[in-house]
Amino acid sequence: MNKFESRYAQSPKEVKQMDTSALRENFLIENIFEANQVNLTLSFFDRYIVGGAMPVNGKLALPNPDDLKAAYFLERRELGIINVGGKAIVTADGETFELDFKEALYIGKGTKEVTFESADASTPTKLYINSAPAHHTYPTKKVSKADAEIVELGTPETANHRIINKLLVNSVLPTCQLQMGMTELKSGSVWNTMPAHTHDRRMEAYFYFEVPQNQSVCHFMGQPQETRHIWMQNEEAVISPNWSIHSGAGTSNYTFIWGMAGENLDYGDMDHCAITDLK
Ligand SMILES: O=C[C@H](O)[C@@H](O)CC(=O)C(=O)O
Ligand SMILES: [Zn+2]
Repeated sequence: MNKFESRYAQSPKEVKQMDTSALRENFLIENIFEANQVNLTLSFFDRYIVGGAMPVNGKLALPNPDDLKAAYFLERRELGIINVGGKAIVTADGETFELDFKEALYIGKGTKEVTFESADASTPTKLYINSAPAHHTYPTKKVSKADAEIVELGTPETANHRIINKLLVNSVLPTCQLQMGMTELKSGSVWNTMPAHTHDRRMEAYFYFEVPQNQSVCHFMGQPQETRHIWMQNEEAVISPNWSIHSGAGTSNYTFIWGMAGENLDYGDMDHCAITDLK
């Protein structure tokens, strides 16, 4: 049974009043991957969709949730996928793409039928999915690390040494508003997105994976002078409002996927927060 959940957008004023469970109910997305299901969460921040498909036995189809009130899922949307499990076979209107671990696929608006399948049921795929509204059709395209724009940031001394793989971004392929990439922390580094930033013109979602067993990531959100934290387990996602920082510190290194949408495609359009100004 596929799952679909719709969530309202929240203001800084109401988030300031939230306790732990309210923060988690509104922003944390658990249970992304369940065997033979497509689980999706629609955020009213930029109508962004976050979810996962985990086909084990046989094929799964990208559903058309009633809430979209669309003839089919991608009628007015674009889709990004990053494989965080075993090898996958994804079809888009009959065209077949094989996705290995950490490979990405962009699927353009107007694609009527999308299916997901594991190449080998004993090592099932886990396909992390993001989607944003779209008003133009750009070509469906597979993107692997070799095609990515790669940036190295941070240092071991500040425990934020990491590689940013910009996968589905406009320097690599055209998209309407979706941007996705994957950041890998080096061994010994635990901080992502520190110094932290906000970008008023784009919301963002973070999905943490490769978090070792018995380790966790503490995710930070909120306005820079009013931060909150959410403890996150492996393979969970979190919604970041456009007014919020989004940063994390793990009890080990880990990898995460960021995805965003909004008014522009300018990755560098960030307001940075001085570390010493955070509250
Ligand atoms: O707006 C950009 C996103 O927050 C991420 O790409 C940041 C990130 O991966 C990092 O600094 O580790
Ligand atoms: Zn960001």
